[in-house]
Amino acid sequence: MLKVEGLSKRFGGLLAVNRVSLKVRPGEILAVIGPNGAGKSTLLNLLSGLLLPDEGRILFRGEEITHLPPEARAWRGLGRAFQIVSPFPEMTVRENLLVGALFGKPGTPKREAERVVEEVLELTGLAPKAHHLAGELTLLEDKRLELARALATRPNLLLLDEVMAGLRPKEAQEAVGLLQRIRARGVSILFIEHLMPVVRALADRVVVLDYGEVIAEGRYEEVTQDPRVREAYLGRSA
Ligand SMILES: Nc1ncnc2c1ncn2[C@@H]1O[C@H](COP(=O)(O)OP(=O)(O)OP(=O)(O)O)[C@@H](O)[C@H]1O
Repeated sequence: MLKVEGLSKRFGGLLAVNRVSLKVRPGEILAVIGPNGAGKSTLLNLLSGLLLPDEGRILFRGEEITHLPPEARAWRGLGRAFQIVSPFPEMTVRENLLVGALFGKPGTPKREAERVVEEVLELTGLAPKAHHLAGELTLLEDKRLELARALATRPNLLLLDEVMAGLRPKEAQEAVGLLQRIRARGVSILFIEHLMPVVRALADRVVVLDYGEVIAEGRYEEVTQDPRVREAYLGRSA
């Protein structure tokens, strides 16, 4: 689904992402974790096209997308949801999703877009709120809408940047269930997350970044036992 080879990004003298290589297989959920400043958001921005790398390549479904702008990646099936939610507040939930469904893939007929919207409303549990203004939702509903908007673009791979931030444990548990249902529909997921119970519950595989580099990769139980990972999280003096 996704293959990243030797990706690097510099900000002046700082190597924020350092020769990162990774893969996401079809139908897989991959977590990217690491201490603050490890380069996780920068990596996601490189994948979605908000930033361009200094080195390396990104292949998505066999095609090189390294230098494509974000919308061209979205059209090809790379969707993204953000930690900071930004729906159109004056539009209803349904209208917000329709925008995603119509413009996520250009040339989508209106009837097809409407069908997708109804499906996404059901899947995300937003159907009862369909006619509410997006600006009047609770934080939890806002987060669902952000996910729903990304889903309305019909992605093959969904990139998620700390979408659980600010949720209570029970709400995070519900969000985990939703992401599992999304994956059951065949959507691959790459997500950044600080909440370890969420990582354990969701991820098939975990990639650990530290100072921009991949320091470990494997199942949750494996990487959390890895001495380099423990050191990165506990601090170098520990
Ligand atoms: N636009 C930028 N200009 C300069 N430095 C940046 C920029 N964006 C990020 N950095 C730096 O790059 C490094 C990696 O940042 P990044 O936000 O990717 O880390 P992160 O793992 O997502 O951190 P966090 O978990 O705190 O969100 C940090 O040292 C950060 O200060």
